[in-house]
Amino acid sequence: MTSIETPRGVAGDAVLAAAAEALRTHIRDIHDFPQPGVVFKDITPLLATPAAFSTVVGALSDTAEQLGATVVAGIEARGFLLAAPVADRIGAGIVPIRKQGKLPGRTVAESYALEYGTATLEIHDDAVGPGDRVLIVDDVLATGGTAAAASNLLRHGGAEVLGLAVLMELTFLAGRDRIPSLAVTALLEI
Ligand SMILES: O=P(O)(O)OC[C@H]1O[C@H](OP(=O)(O)OP(=O)(O)O)[C@H](O)[C@@H]1O
Ligand SMILES: Nc1ncnc2[nH]cnc12
Repeated sequence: MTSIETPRGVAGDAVLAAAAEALRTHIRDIHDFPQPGVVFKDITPLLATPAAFSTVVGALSDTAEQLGATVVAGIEARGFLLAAPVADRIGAGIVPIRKQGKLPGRTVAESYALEYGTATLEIHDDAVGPGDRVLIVDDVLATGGTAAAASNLLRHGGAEVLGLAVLMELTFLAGRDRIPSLAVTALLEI
């Protein structure tokens, strides 16, 4: 399998530059959270700043629109905050990919490891189907475990997974290597 190289994403250069600047200014580092040695990238200042949030949602939406997404999949919890406004802007549906035990209907599940632990994601077994063109949206790409599990769940349902769009990619964790079949758009590489 070959890696798909889309390091700067598919939105326009000016939009991407503005989004990267908004992220540099409004993401803060919290050291040793949730465990010693982890530098946690906290997006709450971005969420609390309307112009900056609008800029990054615009960049993600341009990416989703240019890829022709009909569905935006958001990963609990922080991915929900981004997937919903993106889907609304481009007129797409939203599919929530949730942590274990939260969805009420019949689900398909996949467990995975992340930078600071393990988790299980679930999707309703009828959430997507053939003909759905899905962009996965999240805040951070770290080890890639979350994105790999999400794309496996969506593909299991028969959807076409167009790629992953994130605010930040922690490049030192080499998450892209874990998801070679996914085109990745990262608004900021750290
Ligand atoms: O690339 P990975 O190593 O898999 O890590 C990335 C994931 O980790 C964080 O979620 P977390 O599970 O902490 O959940 P939260 O959004 O509920 O805080 C982040 O929002 C991504 O979903
Ligand atoms: N360092 C980090 N900061 C925020 N979210 C993350 N998810 C995985 N690693 C993370």
